Amino acid sequence: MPAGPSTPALALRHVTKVFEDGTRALEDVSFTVDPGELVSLVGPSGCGKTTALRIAAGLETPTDGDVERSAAASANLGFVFQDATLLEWRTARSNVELLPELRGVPAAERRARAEAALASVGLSDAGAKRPRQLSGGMRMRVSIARALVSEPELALFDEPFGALDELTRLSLQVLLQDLFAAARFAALFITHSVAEAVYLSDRVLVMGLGRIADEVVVPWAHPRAPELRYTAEFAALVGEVSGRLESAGASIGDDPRAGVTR
Ligand SMILES: Nc1ncnc2c1ncn2[C@@H]1O[C@H](COP(=O)(O)OP(=O)(O)OP(=O)(O)O)[C@@H](O)[C@H]1O
Repeated sequence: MPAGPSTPALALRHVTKVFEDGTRALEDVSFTVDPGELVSLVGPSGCGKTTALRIAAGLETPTDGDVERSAAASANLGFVFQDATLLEWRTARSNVELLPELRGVPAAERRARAEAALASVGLSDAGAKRPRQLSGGMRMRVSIARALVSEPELALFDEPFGALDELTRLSLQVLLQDLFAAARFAALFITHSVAEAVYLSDRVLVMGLGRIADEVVVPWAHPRAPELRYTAEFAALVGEVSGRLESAGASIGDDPRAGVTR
C-alpha cells in the first residue's frame, strides 16, 4: 500500500469476490487510487476488471476484504460505461442535467453547469439534440459530460472507448486527458488497450485472472501532449506493460480460467 499524506479516494483491501454460482472473480485484490490520480486496470477478458470497478462503486459487495472510499468520493462519484446509456427521450443537455436535477440543483444553475460541461467536451452546439441524432463518439462525449458535470471526486470508467472506431477513440483519449489534467479527479479506468492505459494513467495495474499481477508507474506529468503517443519512449513503456501482461497471463496457463479455483 503506497504511503502518502492524503487519504486515498478509493482503497480495495484484500478483496475476494465469489459469485453465487461459485465463480471466484477476485482473489485477495488490493490497490488504492489517490486523490487526483488516474489508475488503469488492464488484463485479459474475464480477469475481474469490471467486478473490481463494481465493487469500487458499491454496486457489488466483496465476499471478503474491505472497500473504502473517502467521504468526498462517496458523496460525489461519476460513472462512464462502454455504452453511453443516455436517456433517448431527453436532449443531450437534459441528459447532462439529470444528476444535478436529482440532487435538487436549481434549474438555471444546472442548465449553466450542463452547458459548461457540454462545451468542455466540444459539444456546445449539440445540447438540443436527442441521443439518436448523435454519432457514437458524440454520445460518449455526452456521457463524459454527464459524469463530470458534478465535478466528481472519484470517476469510474468501464472500457468507455471500447465500442468506438480507432480515430474517435484516439481523439477521446486526448479529450479525457485534457479534462483530467484540468480537473484532477481521482479515476479508475478499465481498458483493453495498453496504449490507452499508458497515455492516460499515472499507474497501470496489470491483472492476471482474479488478481493484480503487476504495477507500472507512468512517469510523465499531466497535461500530456497527444504526440507523446508517437514517441519512442512511449512505445517502450507500452511494450513493457504488454510484456508484463503476457507474463501475468502465462503464469496461469492458456486456459482462460485455469488460474482461478472454483
Ligand atoms: N454476476 C455474476 N455472476 C457470476 N459470475 C460473474 C458475474 N459477473 C461476472 N462474473 C464472472 O466473473 C469473472 C470476472 O468477470 P468481469 O466481468 O469482472 O471480467 P472483466 O475482466 O471485466 O472481463 P471483460 O474484459 O471481458 O469485460 C468472469 O468469469 C465472469 O464470467
